[in-house]
Amino acid sequence: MKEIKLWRSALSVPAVNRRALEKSKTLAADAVIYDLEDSVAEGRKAEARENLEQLFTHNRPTGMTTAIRINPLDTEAGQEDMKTALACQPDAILLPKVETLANVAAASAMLNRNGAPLRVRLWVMLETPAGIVNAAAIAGAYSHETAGGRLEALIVGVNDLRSATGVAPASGRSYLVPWLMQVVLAARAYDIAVIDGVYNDFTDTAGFEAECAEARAMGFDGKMLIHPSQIEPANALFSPSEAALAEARAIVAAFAKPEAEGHNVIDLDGRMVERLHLEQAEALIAKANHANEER
Ligand SMILES: CC(C)(COP(=O)(O)OP(=O)(O)OC[C@H]1O[C@@H](n2cnc3c(N)ncnc32)[C@H](O)[C@@H]1OP(=O)(O)O)[C@@H](O)C(=O)NCCC(=O)NCCSC(=O)C[C@H](O)C(=O)O
Ligand SMILES: [Mg+2]
Repeated sequence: MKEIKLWRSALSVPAVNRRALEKSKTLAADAVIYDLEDSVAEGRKAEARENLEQLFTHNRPTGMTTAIRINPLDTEAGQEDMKTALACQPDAILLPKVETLANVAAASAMLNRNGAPLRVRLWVMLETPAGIVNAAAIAGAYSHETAGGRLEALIVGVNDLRSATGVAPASGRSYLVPWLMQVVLAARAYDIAVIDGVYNDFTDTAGFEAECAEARAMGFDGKMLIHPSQIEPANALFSPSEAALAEARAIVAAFAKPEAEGHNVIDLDGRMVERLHLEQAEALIAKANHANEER
């Protein structure tokens, strides 16, 4: 059976900010992404790498999934970051601005060449027009062990995507939705996780919650976050709701009745319910149980 993993909240922490690094270990995010890329100024990359090596060597975060976002591997900074990531051995390495299969191949080859245990996964950020166009090819090529893949999650980079395409923030997300859905579809086609991009205004709780609800309805597993205050609402909004759980339990109970035996389709209070709904209901209940165990 596939391991159940929670992806509701993935907090980005600038690796240059020591106070935030310390704080990150105490937070209830499902995942923490230690960032060496855009949140770290050019002149402070070495300091940020050193901070991460100290953190992972002496005070390794536990109880959450850890990832390190490196700079693009075709830059000197990216090459140096990869050495740091290999030394730290997080659960995953996050590749920014992935556009082609070759971008992922380069990282995958470095992991193998450096003898890192296969447990180090790759996550990729899709945040350029080419990255979105190639989402399915990238997910298909690298998601399965048989394809030499360790790709575990896709994350959308909405800020870069807006910048590269000219879609203005004032238009909300309506023009982005077709591209976001392409990423969701690619992830679902190859059974990997998919995380929505950041919400920049971390003081606007209502706006953040609305975007989480929208992302969840679109099929995302969770959201990339920038501030600790976004963790609790993200965890709540990407967890199964009480109403959804009640519905799931009703479906399981209905199929457990003797009269449902041998039937793929039943009538539940005037609605058709199929066995695929039973599978969905069981998965939802398992996810909710897992989230409760993690508390
Ligand atoms: C956005 C911030 C710069 C705001 O910082 P600040 O004004 O210091 O926040 P607060 O004073 O409200 O902080 C309160 C305490 O919380 C800690 N804190 C703040 N942010 C984080 C964090 N991300 N992780 C851990 N801890 C955090 C502060 O240290 C305070 O602690 P204490 O004093 O002990 O109480 C800041 O939040 C920030 O830097 N956020 C992350 C920025 C980031 O990572 N950016 C890169 C990711 S965005 C991205 O990837 C976009 C994507 O690529 C795309 O294209 O879309
Ligand atoms: Mg970006």
